[in-house]
Amino acid sequence: MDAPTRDDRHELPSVDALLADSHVVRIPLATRFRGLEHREAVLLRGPQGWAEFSPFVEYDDQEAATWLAAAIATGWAPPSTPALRDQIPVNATLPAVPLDRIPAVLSRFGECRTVKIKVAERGQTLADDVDRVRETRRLLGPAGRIRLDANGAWNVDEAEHAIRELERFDLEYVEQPCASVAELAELRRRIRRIDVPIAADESVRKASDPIAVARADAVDLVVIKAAPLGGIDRALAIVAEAGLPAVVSSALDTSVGLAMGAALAARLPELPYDCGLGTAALLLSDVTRTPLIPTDGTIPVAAVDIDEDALARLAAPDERAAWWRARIARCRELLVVGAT
Ligand SMILES: O=C(O)CCC(=O)c1ccccc1C(=O)O
Ligand SMILES: [Mg+2]
Repeated sequence: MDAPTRDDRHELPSVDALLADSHVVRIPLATRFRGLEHREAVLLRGPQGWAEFSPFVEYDDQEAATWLAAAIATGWAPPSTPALRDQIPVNATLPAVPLDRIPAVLSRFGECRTVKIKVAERGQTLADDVDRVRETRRLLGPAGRIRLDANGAWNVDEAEHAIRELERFDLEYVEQPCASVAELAELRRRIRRIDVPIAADESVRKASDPIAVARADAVDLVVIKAAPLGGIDRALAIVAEAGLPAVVSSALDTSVGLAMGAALAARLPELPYDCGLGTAALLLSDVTRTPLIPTDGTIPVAAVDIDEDALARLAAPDERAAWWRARIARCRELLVVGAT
């Protein structure tokens, strides 16, 4: 008999197993988001159910491989801890749209008490952000909660200036105002006297060390996403280690990816904020007849029933499907290397 060598390859489904029941879809968006008009995703059916693989197309294989680990964890292994809740309160997500489109975009989310507004969009000015936040506050009323997301686009001076301008609209928090941990820490020191919490998103999900931002005491809370963090168990471990309040958010997933986010949110010991998992409302179509569009400000924690007709109707063009399958094969190889 061979020496008992450990080969992590055996713990991962083969490429053939991953692709055996896989469907590449291309879903039109209701409104441009991150410069995108369509969202591409791969739905994979494993022994434990459906999983989603949808790293953004510009991500390199190393980054995308973590998303594949999350899909494998969902479709090929049972959840390792029980859910603590069966409904997740969610926010509406408002892209940097012109003022006259705000009511139509928000109406897609139903009755959400919390709105996350994208700010610092390339090609726009702080005046555009002020107008968008003011108009949202007017529509939402004083009891609504407004949080902002700058996706790291401001430097420290710009962030400080913008937050001082925008805080009069009563901000729940500002997500990733600056790109680096050092900038976030400096900003937080400068705005200590105004009561606007700072959240980390990219500094968690794109960092080689997702805890560094918490360790540096650079933020008040963390945004966590199941797919870029490698799945539910890894995301739960990161939150526990960070020791900060967490908001679970989507990556503009189909309802299958959102269900993974809801399953993560259901397992957090505390859920003090509404989660960014309402984004099915930004898709013009979905892979299920019961999309996780918020009703009364929540989404349910449950597996999603796939609509085979929708998979066929939304099927990506052949050359895109081939590109995604090749990407899965490359990422699968990186997981083997990365696991040793
Ligand atoms: O958090 C939300 O409200 C929705 C999700 C979201 O904003 C998002 C979706 C796709 C890619 C990046 C982001 C982001 O939070 O920066
Ligand atoms: Mg963000």
